[in-house]
Amino acid sequence: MATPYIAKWGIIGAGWISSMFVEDIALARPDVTDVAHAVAAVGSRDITKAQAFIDKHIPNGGTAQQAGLAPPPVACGSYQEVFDHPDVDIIYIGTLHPTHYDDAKAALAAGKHVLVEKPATLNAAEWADLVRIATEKKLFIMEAFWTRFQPAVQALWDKLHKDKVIGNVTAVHTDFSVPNYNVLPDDHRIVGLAAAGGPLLDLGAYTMVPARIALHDNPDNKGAVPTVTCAMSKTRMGTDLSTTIVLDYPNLDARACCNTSFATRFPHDTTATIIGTGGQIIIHSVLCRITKFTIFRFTPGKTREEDKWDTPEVVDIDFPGTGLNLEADAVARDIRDGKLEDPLVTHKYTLETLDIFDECRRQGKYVLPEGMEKIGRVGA
Ligand SMILES: NC(=O)C1=CN([C@@H]2O[C@H](COP(=O)(O)OP(=O)(O)OC[C@H]3O[C@@H](n4cnc5c(N)ncnc54)[C@H](OP(=O)(O)O)[C@@H]3O)[C@@H](O)[C@H]2O)C=CC1
Ligand SMILES: O=C1OC[C@@H](O)[C@H](O)[C@H]1O
Repeated sequence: MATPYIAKWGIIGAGWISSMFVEDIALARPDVTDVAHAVAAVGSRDITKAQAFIDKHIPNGGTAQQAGLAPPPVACGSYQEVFDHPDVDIIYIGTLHPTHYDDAKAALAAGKHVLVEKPATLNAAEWADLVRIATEKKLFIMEAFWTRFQPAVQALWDKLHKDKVIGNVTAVHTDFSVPNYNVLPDDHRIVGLAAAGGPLLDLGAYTMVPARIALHDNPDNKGAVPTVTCAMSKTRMGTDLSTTIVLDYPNLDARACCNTSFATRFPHDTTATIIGTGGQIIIHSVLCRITKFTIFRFTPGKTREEDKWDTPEVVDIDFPGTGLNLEADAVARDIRDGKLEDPLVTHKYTLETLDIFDECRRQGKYVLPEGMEKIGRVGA
């Protein structure tokens, strides 16, 4: 068997999502033979935390280390040590939203490729600057938007646009809400202003996935950006509490209504509805990890009221682990192939997401503390 390409990761921020990421890239998957993953270094502001993270989450390293193809992970007491580590090719940034821009910039300055957690940056201008730097330095950069790599998401695109199972899409309704407010402490990163909290920046991109697949990336949309209308309510900390993003696609005469809130829970078993001229699709899974949807076709010749919709088609495609390994595999292949951006989560994909967030924050008057955004200040 040919030797796999080995992605040599440096992890910064020994927190929750970093632990999910390393556990996923340590998971044995016999079907993946072309790439393997090594966690070369883990960096924390506290070296004992970095070592404890390794011991707990990746005692045997990533798949490449388990196969004896790379040395074991090392613990570092600063992020800069990870950026400078000679065995590291790509930095995974698992720090809080407000430092994504600075951390990514420092990684690029050290000549490393970058995979940065969502939201990639606090605003579109910061992201455009990172893309400029990466492009100049011929380095890869991508937002860690793992949902886009899930097989059911690709299947959804195929059903909608190749097979046209529900005809022309006319509307999308989505919800990703978690009752975090008054449950987590006010200064928690999820809700607090110091970490640019609130559901828009935390969950907003997920709520837009069905809209992006059904409308934005619909070939008939011809790449047009939607008009954005936002309704936002606030927490006592000044972050958003509930945000509804309405996206209108004039080329399709279609609208998406994407809701996210920390005041309530998303509806059980229906997280998104995609409505077309010939039927409807219901997505059942939480919108960050999409595995299951049902297609209901209208019966030709029957009215909506007469139609029993009794032949639904269920698409159910699960995958091992959380699924962060799917994005890690894609990144490894991209870097192996000399690409500077991923074909699914492109630089433009992230820029368009951040443009929408910026517009929502302007309309909702969600202003971040002075100095937090390193370039520009949205809504000020
Ligand atoms: N893709 C996905 O599904 C998910 C993505 N995320 C994204 O990942 C990022 C991190 O979220 P999460 O892992 O939940 O957060 P955590 O609080 O668990 O971890 C964040 C890490 O950031 C580092 N850090 C650096 N400066 C600070 C600071 N001043 N205060 C606190 N921590 C600091 C810490 O690492 P150390 O102490 O080791 O230096 C900490 O462990 C967020 O931007 C979030 O949007 C989060 C969850 C899921
Ligand atoms: O990205 C995320 O996905 C899962 C959520 O629970 C978490 O808050 C968020 O950061």
